Amino acid sequence: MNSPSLPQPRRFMPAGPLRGRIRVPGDKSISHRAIMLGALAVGETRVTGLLEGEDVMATAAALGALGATIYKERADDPWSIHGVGVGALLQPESALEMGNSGTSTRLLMGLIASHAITAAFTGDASLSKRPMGRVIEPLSRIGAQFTPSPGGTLPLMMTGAPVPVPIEYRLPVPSAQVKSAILLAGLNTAGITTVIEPVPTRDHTERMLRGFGARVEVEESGGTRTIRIHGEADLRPQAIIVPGDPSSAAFFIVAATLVEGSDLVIENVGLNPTRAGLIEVLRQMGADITAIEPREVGGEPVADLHVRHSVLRGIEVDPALAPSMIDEFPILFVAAALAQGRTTTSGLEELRVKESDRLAAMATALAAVGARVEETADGLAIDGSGGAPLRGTTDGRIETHLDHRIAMSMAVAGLASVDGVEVDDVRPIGTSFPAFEALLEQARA
Ligand SMILES: O=C(O)C1=C[C@@H](OP(=O)(O)O)[C@@H](O)[C@H](O)C1
Ligand SMILES: C=C(OP(=O)(O)O)C(=O)O
Repeated sequence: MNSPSLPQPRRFMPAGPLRGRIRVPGDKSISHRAIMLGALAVGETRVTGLLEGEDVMATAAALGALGATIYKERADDPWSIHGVGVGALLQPESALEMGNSGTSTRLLMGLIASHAITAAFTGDASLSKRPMGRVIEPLSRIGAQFTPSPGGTLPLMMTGAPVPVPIEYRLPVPSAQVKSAILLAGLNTAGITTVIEPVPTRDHTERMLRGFGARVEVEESGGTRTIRIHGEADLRPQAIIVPGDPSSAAFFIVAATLVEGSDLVIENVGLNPTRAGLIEVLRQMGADITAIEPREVGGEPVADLHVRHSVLRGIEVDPALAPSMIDEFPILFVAAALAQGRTTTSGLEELRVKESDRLAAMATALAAVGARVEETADGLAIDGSGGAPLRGTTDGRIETHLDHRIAMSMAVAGLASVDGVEVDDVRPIGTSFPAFEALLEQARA
């Protein structure tokens, strides 16, 4: 999080139903990738609907420092990216400041791993605690060299391999960031780089690499995906349209489900199956969500979502769905706190290494507003209120730990509370969803 100001506490009060039509900003994962691939394609890539959140702007600034030209003339224009070509990234003159963004850091480490340049990465207090060993390990096999801080964290220095070696790597954790880092390193590596994914994760990198003209083959067998990229690719500049971010839409889907009388349409939401797990889980719980006019935008499935208030039932969430909703668990926990009966989740160890430990942060936050929560090693079990509003915060504030998704989830909890919920800092929301509060006002008007 880059904002230099002091923490900005905010109380989110219960109010009327969410109604009308809203549009959430562009997908964060796709926006990062559009800038990165645009920066490697010679010529002009134009990106419409790019998310202008701090995380994506950190990626843009870094690629500017690595030689690409990234700008837009007027507020409503698409972004223009003039790329340098695969293999032609320049040595940056100063440290690459990654702010709060794990995706920027890990994917850029992949890009730099196969360029013979040296770069330093720094991040905020949250990012500086997150594990980088998971990318350092495979990228070292390619030939890159790393000097991380103790524990394998930021700040770190790295030097890319002058002659990168193609590897075959089986992912030890289901992580689209690790997969993408290796595939991006493979772009400038002679031969075929292979990633084996025992558990499928979001596939935006594969889709977009193909869109830019790289040769990428994907084989599926018994749930395992093998992805091969042919190196020393020549990328062709593209016109990209970024669909709305399902991870941002999630807060409004749950808010409209929880607040009585709500009837909301969220337009243009990305529904890539590797991202759509929350909608499936909410439907299993009894939510009323209809996809209208399913279509394809920029090589990704998209629809408008019509969401009406409904009473939810607790369920046991299938851990196999976790990768397809990995960022949506904080808001699912809020939904579970208002459902009838018990919701259990498991297999969520990865939530402990996001912007915060999201299991611990949400267990503490929900308990503070009167929900009944048990924390286990790999999930939460929540006994819902059956629709009765949560108490809210009566003294003290919810600690958000520099985590935008904790802040937005607890803001939604405030809408479904008696006294409102006060969060300690709304600044981190700017990393992924700067318009969140304005859209909430719009939907409640
Ligand atoms: O590749 C991506 O764009 C992302 C992958 C996920 O992280 P992991 O790969 O660490 O699971 C997700 O949590 C993050 O918000 C974005
Ligand atoms: C985990 C997230 O992002 P990142 O890893 O890019 O910081 C997120 O947006 O929830």
